[in-house]
Amino acid sequence: MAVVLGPNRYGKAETRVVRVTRDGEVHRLKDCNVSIALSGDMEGAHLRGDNSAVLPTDTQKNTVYAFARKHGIGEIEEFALLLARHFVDSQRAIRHARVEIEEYTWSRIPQGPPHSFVRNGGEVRTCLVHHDENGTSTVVSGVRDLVVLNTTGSEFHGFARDEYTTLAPTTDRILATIVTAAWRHRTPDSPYGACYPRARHALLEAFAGTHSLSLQQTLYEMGKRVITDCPEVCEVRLSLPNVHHFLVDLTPFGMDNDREVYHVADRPYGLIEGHVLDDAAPEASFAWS
Ligand SMILES: O=c1[nH]c(=O)c2[nH]c(=O)[nH]c2[nH]1
Repeated sequence: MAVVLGPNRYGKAETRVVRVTRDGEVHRLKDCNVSIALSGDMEGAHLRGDNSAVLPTDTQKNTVYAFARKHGIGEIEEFALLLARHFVDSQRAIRHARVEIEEYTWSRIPQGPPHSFVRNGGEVRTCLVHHDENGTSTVVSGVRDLVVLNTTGSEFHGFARDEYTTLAPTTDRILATIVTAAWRHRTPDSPYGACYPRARHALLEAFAGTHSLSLQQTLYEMGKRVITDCPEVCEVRLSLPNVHHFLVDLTPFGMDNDREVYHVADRPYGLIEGHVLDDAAPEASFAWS
């Protein structure tokens, strides 16, 4: 029996790149997940440990960021073609490039400033009802997986420091979160159908309209807006992951990066949680349990 190397490929999977284009006050956003797989003359690498034909996956990731900066990201098909052609044309050993891109599409938050976005699709409406033998019902409604982002209007500085603090203060960062919100109705005869879009709108409007000094401050404003706009609601609980967007250092490639190309980290993330309530709200009893 002879053992031979069969089909193989390698590459950087799931490079999350966010490209912001700033036209004055009006910002545009492209949010992509790019997976690259290259194949070609890779026998040396597999059979002898000879890496001379192996363009590192790290380089592939850098190329995604550098091309995003240099060319922008138009249609994802065009960006994928640009990358695929680049690898095949520039590396003699690469015979075939497979570039897969998922685009997460965003819409502007209605009536929000031109730097506030809500991600399309995916959000889930939720509810939780308790009813006991005494005839008491409590209803909690909510939403989860509501993804929102501000390309500016967010700062974070003046925070406590100790010997382990390395975070740089910022006066202009991307603020992105995946909203999980639940709101408790005062009575079980709430206008649930009308309340949901009103509460959702209140969350979005407060997120977009708050010049944020922290996600904690934004959380409070979001909860407060739901209570103010929905009189049938007496308490809101929010769980907001801080989806960190880090500026990519493009100086090794001779490029600046003035808040244009970001790496999106999925973990670890800050998790900001809090309750906002009408101080005259009826006792919650087991509503949330
Ligand atoms: O809005 C924020 N709140 C924090 O508590 C925090 N902590 C951190 O590292 N970044 C941020 N951002």
